[in-house]
Amino acid sequence: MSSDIAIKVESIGKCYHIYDRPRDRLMQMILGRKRQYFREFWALRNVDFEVRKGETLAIIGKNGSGKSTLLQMICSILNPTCGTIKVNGRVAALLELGAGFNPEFTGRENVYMAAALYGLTKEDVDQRFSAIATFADIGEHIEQPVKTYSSGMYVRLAFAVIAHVDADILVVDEALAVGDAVFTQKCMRFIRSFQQKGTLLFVSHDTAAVQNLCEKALWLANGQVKGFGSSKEVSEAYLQNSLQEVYGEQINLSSVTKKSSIEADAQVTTNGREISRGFVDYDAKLKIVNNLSDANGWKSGSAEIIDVRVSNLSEDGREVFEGGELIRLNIRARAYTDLDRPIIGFTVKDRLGQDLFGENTLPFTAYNKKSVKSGEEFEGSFCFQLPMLPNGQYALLAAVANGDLHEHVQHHWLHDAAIISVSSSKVRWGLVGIKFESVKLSVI
Ligand SMILES: Nc1ncnc2c1ncn2[C@@H]1O[C@H](COP(=O)(O)OP(=O)(O)OP(=O)(O)O)[C@@H](O)[C@H]1O
Repeated sequence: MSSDIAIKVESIGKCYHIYDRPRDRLMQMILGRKRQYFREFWALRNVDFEVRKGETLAIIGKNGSGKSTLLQMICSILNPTCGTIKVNGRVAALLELGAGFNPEFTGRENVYMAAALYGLTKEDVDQRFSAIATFADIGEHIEQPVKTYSSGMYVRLAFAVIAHVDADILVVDEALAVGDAVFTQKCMRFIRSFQQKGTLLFVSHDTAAVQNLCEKALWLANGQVKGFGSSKEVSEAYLQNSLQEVYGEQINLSSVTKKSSIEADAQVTTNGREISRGFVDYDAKLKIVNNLSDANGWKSGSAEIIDVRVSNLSEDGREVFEGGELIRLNIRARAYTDLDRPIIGFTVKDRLGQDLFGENTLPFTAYNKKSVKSGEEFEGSFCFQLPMLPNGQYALLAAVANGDLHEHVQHHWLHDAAIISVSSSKVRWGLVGIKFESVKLSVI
């Protein structure tokens, strides 16, 4: 295996034998050579992929799709039925199934045992123990048997261990969700700093987190690879598929796939001119360009977004705006069937797919319900103060749905209905900026 590959998975499969009745298992043991008493169930089949050193790969898929099975095989907890997995480096894992702590032993004893499994000597752990205990932050409980721990305390200790074993490859699944917000933030900080040097496998159902954290994604469905590639594209396809499953056969979401706009590597086309990312030939801060003709997404055929327009309140036709300026965003749609509770909404996302802000018409129409007939056009109009954003590109997701808060169908969903390019911004860190009245340094 080439030295820059961290994990190489080739044609792996995992087959379980399912016995319908307990006695079948016994019969199999006794008469197994003559007859088969079980059914085969392939939890994973024909899975192939590789992860380069330093890459971050998300593994997504619905419950039972094979994610844990795959991770357990990468961590050598399970053996594949067929195929091979090669791993280059020390793997540390925080899996839902637990860190393998012995419930009868104290937290301290378990730290020593778990770290030893990762190849650390007692002296190594002596040196790191106080850092591990500080990270876990479970106080005196570290001297208590692990069986007395809450699930959050258990995860805190497990994560503290894997954060201190000099792993080359970190595997983290939804177990993290058990921790409270403060601890999750601490883990995320660790994961982000780990990403600078190590390889990360991250399992999540949260597609925004996946896009935020991972460059690539592997989508498993019924134990097989349904998608592998950029986390943005794979998680968007997964999201569409998940919605389609919720909607069933009555609504058919077809893909709207155009050339990628926000991810276009070097160039952005605006009004026929080409401008390089990071340098634009105008002075203003935010340029918002309609991208409807190139937008990706899906539609059911019952309604369609036909226009996305941004203007300042004096409607002077500008495309370029200042952070903090009041603007109006109009999203116009056409119905192809009668819609009794139409909703129009938008979200602005950064290039990692992270939601920055957004709104929809639903809360504002609760006491003034509108309906539209097939063939009619309708429009959502949002007047708001533009935030200040760091330099870069942002996508405005526009969507039209029908229903209410609890039950609605997304009829047209465009990930990048408009592209916002920000240049010469003074925002240097954070996701959004605010206008400072004044900043001073005084010597008192
Ligand atoms: N020991 C086992 N015997 C039989 N079937 C099993 C066994 N372990 C897992 N499975 C089955 O394998 C499939 C994949 O399970 P797995 O736990 O890998 O899914 P998952 O994607 O991690 O699900 P989740 O998101 O719910 O954690 C499931 O259908 C599960 O029922």
